Amino acid sequence: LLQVVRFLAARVHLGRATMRASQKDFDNAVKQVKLLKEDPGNEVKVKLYALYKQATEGSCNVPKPGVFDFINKVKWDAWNALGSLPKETARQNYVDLVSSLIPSSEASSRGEPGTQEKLLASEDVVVTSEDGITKIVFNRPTKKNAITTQMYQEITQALKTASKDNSAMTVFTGNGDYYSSGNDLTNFTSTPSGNIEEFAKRGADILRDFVDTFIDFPKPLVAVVNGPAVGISVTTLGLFDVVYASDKATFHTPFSHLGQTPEACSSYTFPKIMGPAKANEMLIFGKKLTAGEAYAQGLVTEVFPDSTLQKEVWARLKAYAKLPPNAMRISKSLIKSSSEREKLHAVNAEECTTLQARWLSEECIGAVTSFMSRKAKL
Ligand SMILES: CCCC/C=C/CC(=O)SCCNC(=O)CCNC(=O)[C@H](O)C(C)(C)COP(=O)(O)OP(=O)(O)OC[C@H]1O[C@@H](n2cnc3c(N)ncnc32)[C@H](O)[C@@H]1OP(=O)(O)O
Repeated sequence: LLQVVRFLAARVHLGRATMRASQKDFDNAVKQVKLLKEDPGNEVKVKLYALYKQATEGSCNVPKPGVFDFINKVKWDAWNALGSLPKETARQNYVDLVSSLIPSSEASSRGEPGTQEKLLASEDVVVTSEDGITKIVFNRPTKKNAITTQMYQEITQALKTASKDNSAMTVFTGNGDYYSSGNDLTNFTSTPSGNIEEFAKRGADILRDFVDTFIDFPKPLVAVVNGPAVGISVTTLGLFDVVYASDKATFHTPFSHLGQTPEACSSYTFPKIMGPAKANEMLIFGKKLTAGEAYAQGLVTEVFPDSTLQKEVWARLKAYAKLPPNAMRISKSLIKSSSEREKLHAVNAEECTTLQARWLSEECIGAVTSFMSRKAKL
């Protein structure tokens, strides 16, 4: 009981930071509880009961049950322990608690340590869940993990699913020697109708949705940059919470070389992270950074020797994934506030509109044609 009271008291505090759930969210959560496939256990049921009562009726207003009425007494104690917690906060806490119990349709539960569950059956983007970590892997090693149109959509979907599953965090990494060589340049030539305007419009829509999903991702987002990263696989790093890198990783944004312009909010995040002077050299002149330079400029959290990267990073991440998930999410929402996210969405929209026009430019078409005809490589 003491544990229950402590838990609820903690939620009083946390709840003040996040009063966001609408009545509709709450009603949905109430319905979801009835559909739970697994019994969440008595402790959780008591927490749900107390939060439900507080959310719907306010502070405990009924007499204490008799000493031998054990079950009702435990329930009453839990409700009473919520004190004067505002109804909206109780509603939010109820929604949070239910969402931590319910995996979304595609998602799995956290799983027992050591068991890995594959969540998305795609060859090029592999999504698994293990030890509280949803892992999204760029898996086109023979093409240096270049990102196809389909992969953007799969990653968007995987992130949306991961935002609701029971994992504590999501980690991106690459299979093979590259993290990712960025946008697959054959995307430009594989438009079914061959209509470049149509490609540009569709590409801008897909890109905008892809980047929006990173902006809104509510849990810790970590990149394990196992090798060179190019283009969009670099710019998205500005939207991650933590970036670990191999000492073999490099960071290259050759937008001008390709007749293109920055995306994934990097025109805003990079100057903020590393200062305009360094960001300009990367984003305008395409200066490639070593892992050490990226660390010095604040884009990378920590660099590891390539030979120990996997062992060290995954041990650390598994320990982090055991931290209280709601606390991590709430910390993240304070760091990336709603006004900051609003700004990021606006930047994303503007960058996508700019790119849509750029993709039709002679400069861009020429650069892609050179790559396709094997005349140019970075
Ligand atoms: C719709 C949303 C759009 C969002 C826009 C984002 C902007 C960007 O991401 S800009 C960055 C675009 N990326 C590039 O320009 C990289 C192009 N690739 C290269 O310059 C080189 O391949 C490399 C330096 C990455 C690697 O060179 P290396 O000699 O080691 O290997 P390769 O033999 O060139 O590569 C193996 C294989 O992979 C293919 N490949 C690699 N990267 C890409 C790519 N980005 N797009 C398409 N294909 C790529 C390469 O052609 C090789 O294929 P083959 O074995 O079939 O020849």
